[in-house]
Amino acid sequence: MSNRVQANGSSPASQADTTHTASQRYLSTRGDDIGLSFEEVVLKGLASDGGLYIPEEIPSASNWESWKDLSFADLAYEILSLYISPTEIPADDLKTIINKSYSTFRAPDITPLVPLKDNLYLLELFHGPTFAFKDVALQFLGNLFEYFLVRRNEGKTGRDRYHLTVVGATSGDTGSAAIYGLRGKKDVSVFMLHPKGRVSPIQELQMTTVLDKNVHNLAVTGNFDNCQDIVKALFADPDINSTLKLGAVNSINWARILAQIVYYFHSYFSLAKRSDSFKLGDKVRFVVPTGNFGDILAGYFAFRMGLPIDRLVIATNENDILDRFWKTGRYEKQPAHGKEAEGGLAVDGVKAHEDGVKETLSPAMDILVSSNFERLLWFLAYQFASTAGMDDEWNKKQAGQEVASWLKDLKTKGGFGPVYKDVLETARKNFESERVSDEQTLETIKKFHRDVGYVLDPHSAVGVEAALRSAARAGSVPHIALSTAHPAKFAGAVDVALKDEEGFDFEKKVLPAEFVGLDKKEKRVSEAPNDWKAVRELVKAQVEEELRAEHN
Ligand SMILES: Cc1ncc(COP(=O)(O)O)c(C=O)c1O
Ligand SMILES: N[C@@H](CCOP(=O)(O)O)C(=O)O
Repeated sequence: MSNRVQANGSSPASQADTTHTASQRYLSTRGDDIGLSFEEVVLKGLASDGGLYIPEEIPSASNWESWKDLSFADLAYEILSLYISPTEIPADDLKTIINKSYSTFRAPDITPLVPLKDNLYLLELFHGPTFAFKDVALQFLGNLFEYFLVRRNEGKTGRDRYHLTVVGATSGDTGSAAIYGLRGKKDVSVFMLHPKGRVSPIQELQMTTVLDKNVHNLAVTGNFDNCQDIVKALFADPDINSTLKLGAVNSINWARILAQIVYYFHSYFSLAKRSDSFKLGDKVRFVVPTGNFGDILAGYFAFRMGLPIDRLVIATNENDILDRFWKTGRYEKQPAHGKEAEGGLAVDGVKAHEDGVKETLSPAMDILVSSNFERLLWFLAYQFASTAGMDDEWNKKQAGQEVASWLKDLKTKGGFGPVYKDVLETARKNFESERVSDEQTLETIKKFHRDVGYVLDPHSAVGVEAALRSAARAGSVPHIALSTAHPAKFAGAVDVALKDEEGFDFEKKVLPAEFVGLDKKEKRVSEAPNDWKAVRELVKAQVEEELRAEHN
């Protein structure tokens, strides 16, 4: 059985609510919403104060070693049920949702672990329907939405039915994974905003060739951060919220983070099974190609639940706001000395954009601001507040106020910090960071193709290069680098790296059958300006049209 620790890792608090334990109740990182249920936070996505939802406590999985032989789905049930009360989703229903979600994966092991070289392993997260790590969470979230909607709509007809309007921002992968998780589902419309011309050709085709009536692709004139800002503005707008029920598929939605915790445990157990020298209880380092900080945040939860993680290593590309934070304690959209002259070696030769975003070979991480970093900031602020010797309610309130003030500075001044020394030191205890250039990304793809015949996608290559650097510091601690996408999704970068390599044949070695002929299929996409009010009107009009067609 698991027992509970408070968010700062101290001893258990008395549980006032007997139906939902504290890890099954949620609060906002900016302090206004408290005591929400799992269903409320999944359907709302973003808190009304603009903050992100987190559990009031992180459960301690004191029995984690007993999970070592469980299948991925059974392990997922054990972990997820610590965060979801059976009074909200009965155990059998939760098991059914989980089993359905992972039945669509091509690998029996769901997220296989493969050895790359001594003490360095690759966690392949791309065996779901869209060949990206997002499928692990978005197959689950799609089925979860469906479960809640069927339950809410029982016995209801026409306009009385609860209709969810999902709006999401994507730099390429979340879009197709969300679309595949939600296509054709009843009572849901999906609007995915991507930066026009800034996603890879395959990613664009994966999204725009889905013609289900409830799927709408919007190509926005701008960058990924503009898309993310539009989504957040829609969530904050009373007008659209009074007419439509908005839902989130980005990692601002807590269910995304929750589902991703599972593969940290699963890969740890896989490592223990395949290595004679590694035993349960030994420490491991995870290295995570990072943009919005969702994937690595799931690792932080795994660590706080008790998984023996030595460090979580953040691997950024040249869009390096996180790497700069870990080095300086300042979180700023632009480095203090102004925009750097040096740009990426992007395939088409484009370097730094006017807006400060660099167009790199790992475009899914071309991002100025990482939305989930706010969740980590809350835990750091909470731990800091807890040293003042006040009660837990005060600590939580302080953390919310601190986060709200940092985020206000980010919005109005473009950054905040340096944060308190203790806050930065705590962050450094659990995380390290590395910045990997395009040139190093290409070298890493080449090296692993030559040395072990493995073709890395550019995001995974950023992680592997960071893992090599971390391994040089960490002695004998094994490293698991997360492979976040299949290389065929980023054919341009793979081609730049490997076109001159002897025996390399993209079509034979890399291209999956599922991608062949995608470019011949019919496509549906609308263009949208970088203007949240214009997007709002577009969304309202298209939902109305869908509802009219469905109910008349
Ligand atoms: C292929 C790939 N790698 C890495 C990332 C970064 O993950 P996160 O945004 O969770 O940090 C993304 C996008 O989210 C991605 O699509
Ligand atoms: N890299 C992402 C950007 C959105 O991130 P999310 O994890 O918050 O959905 C993408 O591929 O769309």
